[in-house]
Amino acid sequence: MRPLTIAMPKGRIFDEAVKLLRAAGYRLPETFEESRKLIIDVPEEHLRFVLAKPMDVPTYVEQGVADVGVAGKDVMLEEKRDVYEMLDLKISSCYLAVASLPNYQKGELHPKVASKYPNLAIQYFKEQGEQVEVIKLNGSIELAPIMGLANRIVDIVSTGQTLKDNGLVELEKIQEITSRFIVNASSYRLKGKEIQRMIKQLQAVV
Ligand SMILES: Nc1ncnc2c1ncn2[C@@H]1O[C@H](COP(=O)(O)OP(=O)(O)OP(=O)(O)O)[C@@H](O)[C@H]1O
Ligand SMILES: O=P(O)(O)OC[C@H]1O[C@H](OP(=O)(O)OP(=O)(O)O)[C@H](O)[C@@H]1O
Repeated sequence: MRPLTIAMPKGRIFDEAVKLLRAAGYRLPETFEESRKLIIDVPEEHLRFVLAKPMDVPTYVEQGVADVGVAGKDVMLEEKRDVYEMLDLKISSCYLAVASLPNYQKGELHPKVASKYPNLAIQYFKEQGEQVEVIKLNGSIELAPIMGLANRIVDIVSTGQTLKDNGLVELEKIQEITSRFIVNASSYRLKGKEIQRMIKQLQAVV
């Protein structure tokens, strides 16, 4: 049988997720975190790791080219992929918030919000009864209000340092975020034993 394929986000979640898998009893090579390879096989554990952009992990899992994956709740809410969300791994904890310059006053004629999460932002403001134009950015979101691209942003806050260093203030908290263990529906049927074992072992250490 093919190894169990895990889609892992590159970047900050990766190290924490690897640490968790090790704590759960999976023996992963010492050089694991240093490689630039995008596919890493660990035959001893019958595992294959696929390193994708964080936002793309649910796509790999939904399409079944990866059996399981690790994705932030922010990504799950933005992408709305058809996957099973099986476990809160409680890593990479942060929250989504609306922020602006301190002098922001509600009620502008054409409200503009910059975000890496356009779907999520539109849905959030709709729920608040506000129609906004969302300007999709790919990073450095905090630049937008300073540069006058948008009056507000929807972005991740963790320590609050980035907001502070850029003179922005938090207006509303939207949602707490942690990383989730996600599973492809067919894989769950076909490789249920292996996947359930992984979930059980992870559950014991989260
Ligand atoms: N400052 C933070 N502190 C803790 N967790 C965070 C923080 N920023 C993002 N995260 C979580 O980590 C995930 C991955 O974030 P990361 O910054 O590594 O990737 P990214 O910036 O979205 O990706 P890329 O820039 O490669 O497209 C996010 O989806 C979120 O769940
Ligand atoms: O509250 P803090 O601890 O300062 O963390 C929040 C920052 O971290 C993330 O950015 P990231 O480092 O991923 O950079 P990006 O601008 O490329 O998204 C997020 O988009 C914030 O900018």
